[in-house]
Amino acid sequence: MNAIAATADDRARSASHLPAGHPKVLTGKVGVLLSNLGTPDGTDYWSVRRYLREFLSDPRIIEAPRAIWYPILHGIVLTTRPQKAGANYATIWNRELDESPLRTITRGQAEKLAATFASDDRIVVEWGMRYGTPSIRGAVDSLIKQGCDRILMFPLYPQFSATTTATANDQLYRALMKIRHMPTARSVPAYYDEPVYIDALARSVEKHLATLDFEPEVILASYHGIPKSYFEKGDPYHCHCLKTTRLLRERLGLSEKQMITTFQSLFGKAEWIKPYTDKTVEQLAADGVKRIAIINPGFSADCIETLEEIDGEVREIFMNAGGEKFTHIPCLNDSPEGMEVLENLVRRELQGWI
Ligand SMILES: C=CC1=C(C)c2cc3[nH]c(cc4nc(cc5[nH]c(cc1n2)c(C)c5CCC(=O)O)C(CCC(=O)O)=C4C)c(C)c3C=C
Ligand SMILES: [Fe+2]
Ligand SMILES: [Fe+2]
Repeated sequence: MNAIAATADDRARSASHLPAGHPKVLTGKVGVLLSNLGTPDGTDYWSVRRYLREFLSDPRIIEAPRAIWYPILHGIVLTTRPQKAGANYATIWNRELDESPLRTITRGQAEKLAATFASDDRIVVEWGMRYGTPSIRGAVDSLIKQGCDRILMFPLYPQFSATTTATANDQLYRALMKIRHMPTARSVPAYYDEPVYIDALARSVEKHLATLDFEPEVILASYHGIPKSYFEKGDPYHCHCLKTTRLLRERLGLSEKQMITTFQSLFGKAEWIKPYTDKTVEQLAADGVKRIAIINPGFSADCIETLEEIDGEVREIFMNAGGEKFTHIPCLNDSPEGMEVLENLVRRELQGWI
């Protein structure tokens, strides 16, 4: 082979001792793909609209028949919501990197996980969002280009829901549908009751409470809601959330009154799983509770729903209703506790491959 004229493909073939003319083969690496929900590229109308359009067109998110939903989505939701949501995103935007916190934190998680596995050149870590950019498809393409013939998909949702975990896995397989030499895929299961996760949450609560000049009377474990009809049709999310709270409460030695489960981030007019976080904090204040803390165990990264909705809107509701002290406990993010959870689950799921 003429070394000067050698192409990248030639080099890949010769590296794996393949004869000339043989197509390039994958080189036996394993890809780990961290995936979260996704977020707009900017706070302007068109960036938010593009993101919401992709998100709210997913039938895993809105199950209503398309003939009914699309006129509402295009006629009402996408003409009004982007302005309001964009203004909310602007209050939490990472101005240094000009991106939303969810993207900054997910990148941080991927970089720290890659650093953990840096000494093993068989493992490649990528990250991709279910909606918007960087995409799952882009991450899959990159893993394949780097020689991965196995992919471990990690949907970053502790509690399973068809609206999050399942659609992330759908998107992985959609990306793989186009690949002739399709890598083998595995997916990290929901980890709502894993001791490493419960312990990380508990330590994050203890660490945060130690920084305060008050002791909360009640800690709310507030999870993103889902429509009640999805729960009734068999989505296990509600049960997973209740179990996470129970295990966390037991680990912290709290009573059922001291730690309660609530659901936030309602969308649309249908009934969602209850109790609602905003109504609960209002009621707590009306009942004379003065000091509360909120933790969001269902979010692996802080985002608009935790930073703007909980630490902004819900805080205001509680204080306006007579509350005196409010604190939001940060998500595990890329903290040492959070990374311990991700590393532990990835190592377990890589067994047999590495
Ligand atoms: C029917 C609508 C929605 C369902 C069902 C839903 C489920 C769901 N979502 C998360 C996690 C996140 N959601 C986020 C934002 C967000 N969620 C919805 C709607 C539904 N979510 C909307 C319209 C939005 C966008 C913001 C807004 O317009 O209000 C995010 C944050 C993204 C960010 O950019 O920061 C996360 C994370 C879970 C876990 C879940 C069900 C279990
Ligand atoms: Fe959501
Ligand atoms: Fe349940």
